[in-house]
Parts: sequence; structure tokens; C-alpha cells
Amino acid sequence: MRCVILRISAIIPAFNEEGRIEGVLDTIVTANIFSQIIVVDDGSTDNTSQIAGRYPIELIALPYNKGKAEAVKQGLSACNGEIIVLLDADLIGLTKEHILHLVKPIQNKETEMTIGIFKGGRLLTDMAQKIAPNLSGQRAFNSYLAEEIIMMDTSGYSIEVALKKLIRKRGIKTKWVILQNISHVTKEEKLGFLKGTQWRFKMYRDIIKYWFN
Ligand SMILES: O=c1ccn([C@@H]2O[C@H](COP(=O)(O)OP(=O)(O)O)[C@@H](O)[C@H]2O)c(=O)[nH]1
Ligand SMILES: O=C(O)[C@@H](COP(=O)(O)O)O[C@H]1O[C@H](CO)[C@@H](O)[C@H](O)[C@H]1O
Repeated sequence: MRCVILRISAIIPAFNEEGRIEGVLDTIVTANIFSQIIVVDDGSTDNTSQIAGRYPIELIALPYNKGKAEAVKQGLSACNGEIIVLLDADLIGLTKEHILHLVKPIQNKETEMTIGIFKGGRLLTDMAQKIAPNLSGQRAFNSYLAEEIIMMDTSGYSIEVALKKLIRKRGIKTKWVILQNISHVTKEEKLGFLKGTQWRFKMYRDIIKYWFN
């Protein structure tokens, strides 16, 4: 049987992640899984671009903060892999195995999209993902879905909820995969309680607005 090696692209949207992106890129680069790694610096005002630029990646630096949805779409427009993996820039404890868990079911043609669910990392982040698994930023999918995702009328934090609607509308075969011992840095930890809570409510607003649109 002929074995076809599929190219795999990673997209990492990043807004002011200078303290966290290094850990994520260390794993992504050394995992030796990706033929293309795209970091989209979404108008950061810190050293996110400079730090990302030390790695063998393609950097897209947006001139101002356009929101996660736009950052992901910009990454998708530059992708050349047959499989695309989305990973947040603030993950704690990302390993090669986590990435393989996301990618393998697509390579094996078991499904068209995987959604990674945190387990055993941190109680609070685990709980959030249990309540709203469809909001997870960790995914892999076939690149034939990219064009349709780029065309979605989504902004801010509504990319995941838009994907949920797309999955339903198009009947995209989706599989949840458990990602053990991984979590992310919360908004309150990044920005402090007040600003973090404001950003959290902005995120909820984006999601709810899209959902009822
Ligand atoms: O305007 C934004 C907000 C967030 N992000 C990135 O999107 C991912 C998820 O965002 P965030 O960490 O704020 O969400 P959380 O995981 O806290 O829900 C992270 O890599 C962020 O750096 C982005 O590119 N632009
Ligand atoms: O899990 C969640 O409820 C949120 C919020 O995470 P935190 O409360 O900041 O740990 O995080 C996710 O949702 C966002 C919106 O869909 C995604 O963009 C993030 O990637 C995802 O981590």
C-alpha cells in the first residue's frame, strides 16, 4: 500500500503572549510534526513577535489587535498543509503527544476535525472545558475546510462558536480527544483581576452575540 505523507501546518494566534509563547513554541518546533508553523501576532504591544522570531516559524504580524478570529483567518490564508492544527499561545504543559492526539484521527481518516479537551491539568480550566467543550482553541482539521472558515462572518472570540455552527450546518465529522495534564493561563492571571474579568466578559459577549445572530 502506498503511504502518503500529509503536510501539517500549525497556526498559533498570539496577543501579548511574551511570557508564554516560548514554552509552546519549544514543544511545537521540537515535535518535528509540522512542515509549517505560523505565528500570527495579533497586534501585540509586548515582545511576542521578537520572541516568536527566534524560532523557525513564519511570522504574520498584524498592525493592530484584530481579535482571535481574524488572527486565525490570517493564518489560514497562509497555510499550505493538508492538515491544519490550531493551538493557543498560552498553553501550559503542551507535549508532542497532545499534538499527535489531535492529528492522528485526521491522518487515519477517522474524522474531519478533532477538538482537544483538557483533563487533569487544572481544576478550573478542566471545568470550563467540561461545561463548554466546543470553545476549545485546540483543534486539527482537514485543510479543505479552511476556505469555508475564512469566509465565516466571525470576529473577536467568536471563532470557536462559529466553528460549532459550521460543524452542525455542514455535518462535519468531529471527534473530541482528551488532552491530559495540560491547561492554559487564565485572563485574570495574565491581566490582573479587573482587566482579566473585563476581557472575560468581552469574550462571553462575542460568543453570545454570534450564537444568537
Ligand atoms: O485579541 C486576541 C485575543 C486572543 N488571542 C490569542 O488567542 C488565544 C486564546 O485567547 P485567550 O488566551 O485570551 O483565551 P482563553 O484561553 O483565556 O480563553 C491565545 O493564544 C491568545 O493570545 C489573539 O490572537 N487575539
Ligand atoms: O474555556 C473557556 O471557557 C475559555 C476561557 O478560558 P479561561 O477562563 O481564561 O481559562 O477559553 C476558551 O474559549 C475561547 C473562546 O471560545 C477560546 O478562544 C480559547 O481558545 C479557549 O481556551
